[in-house]
Amino acid sequence: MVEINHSQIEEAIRMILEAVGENPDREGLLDTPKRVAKMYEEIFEGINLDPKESFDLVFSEEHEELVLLKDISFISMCEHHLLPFYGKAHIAYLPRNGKVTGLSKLARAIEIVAKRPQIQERMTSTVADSIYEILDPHGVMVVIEAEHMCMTMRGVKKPGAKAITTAVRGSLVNDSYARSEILNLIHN
Ligand SMILES: Nc1nc2c(ncn2[C@@H]2O[C@H](COP(=O)(O)OP(=O)(O)OP(=O)(O)O)[C@@H](O)[C@H]2O)c(=O)[nH]1
Ligand SMILES: [Zn+2]
Repeated sequence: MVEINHSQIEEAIRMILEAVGENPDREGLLDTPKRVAKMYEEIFEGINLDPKESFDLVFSEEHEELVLLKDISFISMCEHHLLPFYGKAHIAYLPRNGKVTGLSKLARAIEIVAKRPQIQERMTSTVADSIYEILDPHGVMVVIEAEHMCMTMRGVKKPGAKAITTAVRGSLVNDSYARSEILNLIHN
């Protein structure tokens, strides 16, 4: 794992605190730069990880019908404002050639990709592409629903507005019947 530069973050946070008119040397803020550096290490740990490496466990199982893991909660960071966007991810795939992965590995891929500054669209397609490449399934569909703090606590201020993004690969691209079945299962 690539180390993040703690002292650079600490210096930057001190500067931000000064720039907003705070005194970084007052008691309550003294340890804040350190805490923020530690926090960034945690919430951005996916920057240097590859979600494809989550699929280190692949079973050989002759099941070529739908596998859906739904309601995988996640919190990511919007790359425009560095504010969280959070919600649920759903992953559906149709295995091929006996390549079925552990269910938790799907959730691990979401965790890795979530821990990056990004936009929701990229998060959705990165997860779909990783699964499509590693498991080589007939098809894959990733649906992500999220609320963006940059649209609720500032700017347009619309709490409750949800962004829904999908990424579809393989046979599901031309199979609207299977896609609606997946969406029904997600939302029933
Ligand atoms: N497509 C997409 N847009 C996002 C995402 N997260 C944040 N945004 C948008 O990124 C845009 C950045 O717009 P800018 O005009 O550069 O920034 P801004 O002046 O702060 O924009 P406002 O939020 O409208 O005040 C905003 O419209 C955000 O809603 C995302 O995951 N996907
Ligand atoms: Zn934003």
